[in-house]
Amino acid sequence: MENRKAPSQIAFMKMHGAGNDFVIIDSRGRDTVVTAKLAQALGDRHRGTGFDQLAEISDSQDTDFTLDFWNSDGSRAGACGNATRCVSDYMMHELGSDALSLTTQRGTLHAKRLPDGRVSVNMGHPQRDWSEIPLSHAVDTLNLPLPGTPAAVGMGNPHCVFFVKDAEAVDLPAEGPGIEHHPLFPQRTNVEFAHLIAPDHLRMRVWERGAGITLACGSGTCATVVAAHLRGLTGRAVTVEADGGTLQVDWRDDGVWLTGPTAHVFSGTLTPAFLAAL
Ligand SMILES: N[C@@H](CCC[C@H](N)C(=O)O)C(=O)O
Repeated sequence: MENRKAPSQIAFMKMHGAGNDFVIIDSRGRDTVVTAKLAQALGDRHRGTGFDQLAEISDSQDTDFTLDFWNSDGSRAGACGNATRCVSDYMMHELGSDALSLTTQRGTLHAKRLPDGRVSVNMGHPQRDWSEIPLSHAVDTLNLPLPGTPAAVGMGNPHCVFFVKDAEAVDLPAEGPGIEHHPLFPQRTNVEFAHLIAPDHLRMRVWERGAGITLACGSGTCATVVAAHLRGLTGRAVTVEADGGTLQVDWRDDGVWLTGPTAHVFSGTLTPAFLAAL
């Protein structure tokens, strides 16, 4: 796949959900085109389009479409809540429907549009066992043996959640990389810092695996609410203030629902010159 020759032009869309920004390539009806090299080149905010994640839509036999994710460093991600919401919004418009299902590395996910225009996705059940997150060895996942005693939660991707006095005071570039690459996380981890505003309201900031500081992170927001509820800090339905906007999480019996805004910013075409230089 990495050696496959890319087509000479590729159309894309730029979308964001609460400032978490994405480039989306629709490969339905043809071979997939995204490689780690393309993701890295396109993810460059000076020489490419820039994005937090690149998402590729492809055909699915069982659901409305398949969705795969890459971070801006070229690594793959098993889940991306905000990109799932953005692409679902686009696809629901195309299908003329207010609900759909999609296939991701995690399995089948369900999304729907609310009457106020926001889009919700069921991100599935949280992974709480150390081997599923994954961690390098068996530990209490709700109280990790690390300074600050964070919690680890999997949402199809790994998250390490710190509850702090003031999330806004956290120096993300100083704190994030060391946790992202800590040996306890064999596949690296996303890192969230949150403080309690009220039992149904959190402030959260994030350092994403493979992308660094982002303005929001859907799966990270879900992981943070799961950890907050299990720690007895919040209920199961929580509003979360990210740097780029407000997201809602509702941990129900059928999974963790993530709700928030989506925006289509522009569409474009990658030039033959850009693609030839890969
Ligand atoms: N922004 C995302 C999460 C993206 C993937 C993450 N960086 C990873 O590598 O797991 C979201 O909205 O969930």
